[in-house]
Amino acid sequence: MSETLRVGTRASTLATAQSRQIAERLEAATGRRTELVPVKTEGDLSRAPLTSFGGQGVFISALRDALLDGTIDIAVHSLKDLPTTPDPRIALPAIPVREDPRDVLVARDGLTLGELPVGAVVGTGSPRREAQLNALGLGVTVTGIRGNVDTRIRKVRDGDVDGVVLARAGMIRIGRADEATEVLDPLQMLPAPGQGALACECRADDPATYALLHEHLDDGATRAAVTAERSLLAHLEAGCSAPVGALADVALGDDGDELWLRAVVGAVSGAPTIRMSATGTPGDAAGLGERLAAEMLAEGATSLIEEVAR
Ligand SMILES: NCc1[nH]cc(CCC(=O)O)c1CC(=O)O
Repeated sequence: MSETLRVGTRASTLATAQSRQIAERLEAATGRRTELVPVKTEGDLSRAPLTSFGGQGVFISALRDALLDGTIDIAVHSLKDLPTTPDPRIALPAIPVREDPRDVLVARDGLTLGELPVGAVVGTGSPRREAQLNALGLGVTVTGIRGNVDTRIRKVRDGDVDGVVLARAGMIRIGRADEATEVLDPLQMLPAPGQGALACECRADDPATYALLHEHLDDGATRAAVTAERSLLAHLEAGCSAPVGALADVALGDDGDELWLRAVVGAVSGAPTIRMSATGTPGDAAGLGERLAAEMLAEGATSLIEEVAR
């Protein structure tokens, strides 16, 4: 661990904003100096649909390489972009308190989903969002778009599409949350597993940085919730571009803390979606995700996931 903590970040507005927020919290909590180090990733350089090139992990590997070659000490990722298979050389010491996990609609003229006319065009590159939008039966047409948050909002302002669906957390982090025209209820639109949470990584052989991040930034309830969501995703054998939504919450039950996990496996073909939930305990978050995945597989989730598999 060097004197100044070097925090690696992707170059986008959102990635820079969330890495800066982590760096500031670390400085405030530890008195250590931090420095932001921008790292280019394949996902930033290509404009092709994410699903066309490896999808999972394209935003992650460049930052991990920078960790491993010693260019940076800490990597900050959006947790929902993190592959569910761990890399043994990389540790995950902190999952900080989660931001709002819900998706939002940004539409022209202040419209909500229900107010969009039949035939309205909604832009998203996410099979999860596409499947859930179709399942609502509103008669809107989904068109594939990608690009960073700013680019996608601009497509609404330019009139290219009537609306886009985005993560609320991203909009909050870049200071644009008030541009959402509707916050989507998880009953209509379950977020991606891990959405709204950040992952702070360090090298597995750097115990000093591990201890610092874990002590000052890790949040147990957030870690339990996203562990259940990601365990479900892993046991469905689905990647981050699969039509899978999941959201877990820790709540106080009669016998202490309970973990409640809701999930959806959608279909881009128009086949019915599978929506289920289960409860467990924060201490067995991974087991809860595994159990719910098994129930969804028994209901036929595999064929829906394979629709969009590459
Ligand atoms: N897929 C890209 C991505 N990764 C994380 C976020 C938003 C922030 C978050 O979920 O933590 C976004 C943008 C979006 O989906 O709107």
